[in-house]
Amino acid sequence: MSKEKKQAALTRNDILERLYHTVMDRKDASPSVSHSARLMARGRSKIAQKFGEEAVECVIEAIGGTRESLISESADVLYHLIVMWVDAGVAPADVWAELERREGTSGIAEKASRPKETF
Ligand SMILES: N=c1c2ncn([C@@H]3O[C@H](COP(=O)(O)OP(=O)(O)OP(=O)(O)O)[C@@H](O)[C@H]3O)c2ncn1[C@@H]1O[C@H](COP(=O)(O)O)[C@@H](O)[C@H]1O
Repeated sequence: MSKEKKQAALTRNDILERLYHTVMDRKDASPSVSHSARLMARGRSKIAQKFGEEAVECVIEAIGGTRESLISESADVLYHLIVMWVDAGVAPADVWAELERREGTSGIAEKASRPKETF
């Protein structure tokens, strides 16, 4: 990847970092004024359920919706994923590090290297 493309990619990631810090700040906010605080007050299972619902809505739009509706649902998925990360103590850097660890390893090659399952 060129230096310019890499810089552009880092800038795009910024919005996720900013959203993460906003949601972190909402941990101590009142559920009456913050949707993130309200979700976190309802517990991990509810947050995970909401994430699952948003993911399913994203799938539905990917199959039968418009490009715009897929973009909108994708934003919902990312917001709810970040609320789940904050609640579970996962920082974006933890996920970026895992993606970096996988960088350059083809999914096909990785799958082929797994030990064969024996039943
Ligand atoms: N990106 C988002 C974002 N995307 C979606 N949503 C909200 O997510 C909610 C989803 O609505 P649903 O009816 O599906 O969910 P729900 O109200 O929990 O419904 P039930 O589970 O009770 O049925 C709506 O209220 C949306 O407005 C978001 N709320 C907040 N953010 C970001 O988070 C920041 C902090 O928000 P607050 O925590 O509200 O201050 C904001 O400044 C935004 O940047």
